[in-house]
Amino acid sequence: MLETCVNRLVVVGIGLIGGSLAAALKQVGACREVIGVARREQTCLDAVRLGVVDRAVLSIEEVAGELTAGDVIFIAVPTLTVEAILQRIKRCVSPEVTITDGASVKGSVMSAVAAAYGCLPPQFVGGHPIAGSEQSGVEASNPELYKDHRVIITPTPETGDEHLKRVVAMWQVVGAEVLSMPVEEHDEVLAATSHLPHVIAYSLVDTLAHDSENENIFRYAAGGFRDFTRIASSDPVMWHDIMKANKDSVLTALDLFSENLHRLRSAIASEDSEHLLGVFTRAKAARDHFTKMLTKQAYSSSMQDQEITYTVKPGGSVSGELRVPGDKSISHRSIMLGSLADGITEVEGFLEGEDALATLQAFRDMGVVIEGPEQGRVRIHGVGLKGLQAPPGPLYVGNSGTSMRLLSGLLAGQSFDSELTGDESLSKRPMNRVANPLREMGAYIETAEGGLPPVKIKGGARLKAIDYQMPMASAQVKSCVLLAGLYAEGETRVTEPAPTRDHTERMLTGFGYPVQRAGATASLKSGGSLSATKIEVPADISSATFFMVAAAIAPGSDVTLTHVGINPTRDGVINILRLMGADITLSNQREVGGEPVADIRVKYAPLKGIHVPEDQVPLAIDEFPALFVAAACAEGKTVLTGAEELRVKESDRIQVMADGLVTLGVRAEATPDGIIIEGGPIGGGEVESHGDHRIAMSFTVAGLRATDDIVVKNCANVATSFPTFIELAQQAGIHLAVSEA
Ligand SMILES: O=C(O)C1=C[C@@H](OP(=O)(O)O)[C@@H](O)[C@H](O)C1
Ligand SMILES: C=C(OP(=O)(O)O)C(=O)O
Repeated sequence: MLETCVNRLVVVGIGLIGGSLAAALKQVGACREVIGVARREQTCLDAVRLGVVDRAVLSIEEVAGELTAGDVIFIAVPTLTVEAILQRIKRCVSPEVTITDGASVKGSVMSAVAAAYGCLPPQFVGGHPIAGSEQSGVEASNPELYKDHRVIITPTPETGDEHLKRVVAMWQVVGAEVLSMPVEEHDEVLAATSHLPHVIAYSLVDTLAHDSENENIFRYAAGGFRDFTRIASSDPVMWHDIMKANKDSVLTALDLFSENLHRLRSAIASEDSEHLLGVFTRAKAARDHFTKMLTKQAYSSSMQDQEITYTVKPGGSVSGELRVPGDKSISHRSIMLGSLADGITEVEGFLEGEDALATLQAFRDMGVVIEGPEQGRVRIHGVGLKGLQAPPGPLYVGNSGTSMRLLSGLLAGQSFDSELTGDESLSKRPMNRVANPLREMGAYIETAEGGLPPVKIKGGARLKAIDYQMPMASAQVKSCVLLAGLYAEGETRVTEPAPTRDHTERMLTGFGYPVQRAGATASLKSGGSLSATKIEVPADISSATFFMVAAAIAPGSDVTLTHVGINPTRDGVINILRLMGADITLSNQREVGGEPVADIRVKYAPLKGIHVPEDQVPLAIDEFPALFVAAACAEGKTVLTGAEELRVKESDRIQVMADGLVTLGVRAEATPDGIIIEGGPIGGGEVESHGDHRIAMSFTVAGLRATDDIVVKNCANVATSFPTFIELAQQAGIHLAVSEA
């Protein structure tokens, strides 16, 4: 028997809500006695017969005298009856007894309490279990009803602490998650999420039922009608009461909905495909997001709640032909430039990872109609350089530095205000590197202290072109300034200290927007326009890297990665691995949509340590965590310098990799701008990825040469860049198991 959190429970109203709480508390043995109060004799008899309560009476007065501190009265009657019940409770129940309720509207209940008591007594705790169903009556009582459901409580400053604690404990013991909310907020949220859908469902069924052909309609109404109108079978009295009790909030929600429905009607009448597709694609994306959240699948903000651990059994080799997902950098840019273009841009091979999806969602939030993604296919209905609309709230870009930095440039040139926010990791990454040049261009841009996100941008600035010498080799900064340059008066020039990925320049050219290149300087003038195009996104060399390194370190391996982008500003990993002695051949080299691609075959060959040439660093910037694993498997010492940028990625990739390698028994020493790794045996152990996708995948690959299990913690973010990593790794031959908490 569980510890008793409620001495005696009195349920006033033994329907679905009251009966289920009574049955649940009885089932877990968390209370000494459960007493039911019902108006009808038959309900009392049924409740006892069904074992929902221990005994049942016809009025609260019959048991009031027995109740003392520790006892709880749960009022579970239709909302508008609550006041009458409270008047009676006030007359006969001691102030020590805890009183709570389950009504769906809290404002009217609090008014009823105040009317009955002349004040808000400490013993009353407003509550609302979000676990209704279309079923009603004592027979529908279900002891499991509240398991994994939410209960909102709405305490006020007057609420007594011990009463509050008792009510929270009571809900928790039956498996519910308890949230606290102010009364007004509760009523607004519920009006939109519960009360409005009920109005619509009742109205739809009533409308169709009045139709002269109703019989046929109901006979042929299959899944859609049934799913949509399930809640129209709910208790009419209860819902009548809710509509009256929450009138103002329901009307606000209903007005907004009516307005949108009216616009949709006009769009159907005028065959306005743009509007129809806009509403439908946005709604589908929102609903899919919501479904994923409910089933706890990764998707942007919900992702961080997941605790995913990889366990890699030692040994094995990799072989076969693999196609890794689309390039992340190119996928981001395809959405951005496709949105700014005139006409419809079709994308194939789009990376359906969290980062690129965050960019996609940001543009939907700014009014762009985007169909898909479906198996890598996306259709973007471009709005032109001046067609973006103010988003309804902050643009949340999750873990993605590329989204935040490139969008900053683009948003600086818009007429509306905007704000960019990100997850915990992104919120620690430097944004002054983009804010500073944008300010020089005349942008109004604010960051949090220390140049960290969120980034707030004021619309309507008149940007002027600058000639910017980048202090660091960063494609994100270069792209940000160039995108702002699309809106700046004059010619914007950016000079980089070393070559960085040039996808922005290539893709702008592909959209027919002239970009000049002279030595280390890229430049463009405003005043042009982008014309929609077709984009085929090659496989991401940064994702292919994990399998290239895997094959390079595991004896017996022979793997071919197909259709990989080998843009010369991204091919550092091939050059570095070759310098270390890796056996890499490229075949089938061709150009796809302005980007060079090839099939990359890697066969095992012993590696040796090298001093990584500094000119290769920006060309392999995201590949270093995996290259460090290659270095650990090489003979001799590998030294990396000039790579301080690695410290400001999703984690401090120098420190985090050094720590993990040391845990696995490898001699690795972090230096301010790089690392020194002495090749040698790799043991087993538990390493922390710090939520950094590339760290998680790198230590997974290390398992191929380990002598014991490697456990990698915190791997949910692998979905940001490589959503199919687990299956591909297993298919290739890595002994990877995944557990979720
Ligand atoms: O422009 C891009 O798409 C990227 C540029 C690089 O960042 P930096 O510009 O910070 O080096 C890289 O690390 C990131 O994964 C993607
Ligand atoms: C650094 C990376 O991405 P971003 O900066 O977009 O978060 C990465 O993918 O390794």
